[in-house]
Amino acid sequence: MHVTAVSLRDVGVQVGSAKILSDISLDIADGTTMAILGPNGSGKSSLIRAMLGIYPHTGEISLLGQTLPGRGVDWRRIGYAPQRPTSTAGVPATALEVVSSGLLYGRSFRFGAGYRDKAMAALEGVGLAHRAHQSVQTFSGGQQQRVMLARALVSNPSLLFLDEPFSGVDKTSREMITETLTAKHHEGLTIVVVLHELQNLRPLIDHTVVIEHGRIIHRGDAPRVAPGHDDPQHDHDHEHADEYTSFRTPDLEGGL
Ligand SMILES: Nc1ncnc2c1ncn2[C@@H]1O[C@H](COP(=O)(O)OP(=O)(O)OP(=O)(O)O)[C@@H](O)[C@H]1O
Repeated sequence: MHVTAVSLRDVGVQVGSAKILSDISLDIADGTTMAILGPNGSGKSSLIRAMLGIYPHTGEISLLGQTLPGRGVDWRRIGYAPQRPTSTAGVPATALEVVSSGLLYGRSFRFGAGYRDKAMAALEGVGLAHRAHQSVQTFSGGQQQRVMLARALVSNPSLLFLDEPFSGVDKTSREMITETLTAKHHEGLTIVVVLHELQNLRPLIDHTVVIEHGRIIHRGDAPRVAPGHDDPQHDHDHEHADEYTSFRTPDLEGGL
């Protein structure tokens, strides 16, 4: 059965006097991967956050057939790894504790049966089971991103939101993240991912939207990448301040 995992109709988000998203309508079919692209500050993270119901919005948002806000959404079926997980470096928690926290939901602070095995399996999936009992404060940026991906996947969700999963991530972690997402994609996971370059995820991407000034300016299939950026030897390990300079709207020519 063809199901729409995410549906937005005429969505707008205003924070204070700032209109940060306008007229957003899109559908994401179950089991597909959608990439959200756009220049720095265009509204990519805001769009993900709006889809998660973090901002009050106008228009209609539904996740897995349930309208937001509402009690109907089963948040255990939805995973989210936010941008720049290195902020977790200040949290004195082990990788196992961080990943286990992905099994807490609602107002309950109780772990269900088998939580430890689930968290270990999620860490195994990103190649970090051997560091389960170490503090995430000692992890590299890429390893922290992998921990946050494991946290997002630990409840075995059917819908996953990722915000810049390759930002500041080393080659080994990039490959591990790609491998994990590829396996999950083949298992039927719906993925919504903010990217500034398609990078390793290009083969998984079914659809793209490009955001500028809080609006969708292009939509279509995976666009061409910038010259050289599809070379496997290309170093994508940009510093955050510079990484968006590689995104240019002309990269999208011909592909959308
Ligand atoms: N809570 C907020 N209050 C006011 N303005 C906000 C808020 N959140 C986002 N914005 C503004 O909305 C715009 C879009 O921000 P957003 O973080 O979504 O962009 P982005 O495309 O994800 O950027 P980046 O690529 O730098 O992560 C920016 O101008 C930002 O300053």
